[in-house]
Amino acid sequence: MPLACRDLRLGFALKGGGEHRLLDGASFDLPAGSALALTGPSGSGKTSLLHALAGLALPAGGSIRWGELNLPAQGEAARDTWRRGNLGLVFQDFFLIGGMTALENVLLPAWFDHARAPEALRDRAAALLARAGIQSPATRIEAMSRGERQRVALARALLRAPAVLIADEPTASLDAASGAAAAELLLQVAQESGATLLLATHDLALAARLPHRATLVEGRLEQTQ
Ligand SMILES: Nc1ncnc2c1ncn2[C@@H]1O[C@H](COP(=O)(O)OP(=O)(O)OP(=O)(O)O)[C@@H](O)[C@H]1O
Repeated sequence: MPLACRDLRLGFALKGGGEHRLLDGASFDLPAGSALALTGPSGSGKTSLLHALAGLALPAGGSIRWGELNLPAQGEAARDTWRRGNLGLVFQDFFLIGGMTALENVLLPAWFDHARAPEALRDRAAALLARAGIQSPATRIEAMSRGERQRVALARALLRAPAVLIADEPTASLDAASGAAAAELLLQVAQESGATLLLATHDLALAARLPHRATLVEGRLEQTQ
């Protein structure tokens, strides 16, 4: 799905009055099926921008068009529906559910729509976990390492082959080998399914692997490629 942002502004009202401006009018496009790495110093607003692109937060101004839909112009329910139908999200905190197995966590999004996940989705969940190197899908989440949990979270985001993938520092707080495995899975599956991928990262080697790159710096989004 193609992305077109026009004059996008992001900011927060400060308690004492005034505004903390993170993005002061950025316009950029990403063709369907392409991938953009977002870099920038800590606190520059990468997470805030990804939240706006996911429809989880509203920008201070400007438009975010996913295909025909201008996401910020939609009400909360419409944004939720769009997200459920089109988006896979991977956060730094994995938001996995304790007490459930790896497989159950991957199938969780499907349970919003089906009382019992269809067989095809169960097969895809198992295949994604195997591909992610998770040998025992029946293991409970709390018995898994951070690297394993991140790969479970990735498998969950990829379950329904979403048209859009948004990942916020998917390799942060993982060791080099786990980070590389998680990144590999994400990039491969995004490419196979033709998903449009936006990824925020401090890892410049990972950013360099994506065809498009942009940096958030002092309220500007500088597209470097
Ligand atoms: N709801 C909010 N209200 C006020 N300020 C906020 C809010 N959310 C984020 N901020 C501030 O906006 C700035 C940008 O935060 P954000 O998490 O988007 O940056 P980031 O580039 O993703 O940082 P990091 O690389 O450390 O994850 C920070 O200074 C943060 O404190």
